[in-house]
Amino acid sequence: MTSDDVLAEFRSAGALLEGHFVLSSGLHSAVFLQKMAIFTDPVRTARVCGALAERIEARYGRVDYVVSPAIGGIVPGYETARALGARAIFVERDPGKPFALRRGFQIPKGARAVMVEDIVTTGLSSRECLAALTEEPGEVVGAACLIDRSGGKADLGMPLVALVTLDIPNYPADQLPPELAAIPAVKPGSRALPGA
Ligand SMILES: O=P(O)(O)OC[C@H]1O[C@H](OP(=O)(O)OP(=O)(O)O)[C@H](O)[C@@H]1O
Ligand SMILES: O=C(O)c1cc(=O)[nH]c(=O)[nH]1
Ligand SMILES: [Mg+2]
Repeated sequence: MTSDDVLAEFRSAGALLEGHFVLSSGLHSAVFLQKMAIFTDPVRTARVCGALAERIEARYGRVDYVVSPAIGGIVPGYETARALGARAIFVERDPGKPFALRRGFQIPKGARAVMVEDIVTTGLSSRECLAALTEEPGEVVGAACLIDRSGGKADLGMPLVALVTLDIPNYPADQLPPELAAIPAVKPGSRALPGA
């Protein structure tokens, strides 16, 4: 699957949104990839995650566990794990910590794990996910995502395999271009806004 094929999936699913969005990082953008428009279609999800699994296998070799950050990462993590023949677990928000493994999830000794994100913008959520895994007995060998919208600039502190790399502008709240400032902002994701 080429980048154009993957973007065609996002377009035909209605997952490429234009407007004024507040992202997980608090940055603002005129573009939002509403991945849930993909993930509500299991056949489409299997296509894109199957393509991601091929890239993961080519780069990291054997994978026993896929670990994803909730909520957006759960469905693609599960579907990518299916294509890899791996287990799927996830980290989720936990009082006092950005993310934690709960529900008895663990990466056992000797297991090779890959972190699978849906979208990478600043890499903050991915880094928080990886930070929650440092005490696990098994090894996190790399990271992967469907779309890296940082243009390859996000630094996760480990290799990142992206099915598509885009460079989409983001703006701090006090540096909005006038056309963006003119539109009311919406915040689609699950991370709480500061002070909320
Ligand atoms: O690289 P970053 O700057 O962290 O941005 C990307 C993150 O933002 C979204 O999650 P969000 O926190 O909005 O919640 P969701 O997973 O529930 O969609 C997305 O699923 C990534 O996890
Ligand atoms: O940075 C984000 O929060 C983000 C961007 C995007 O395009 N899609 C998404 O689900 N989250
Ligand atoms: Mg997320």
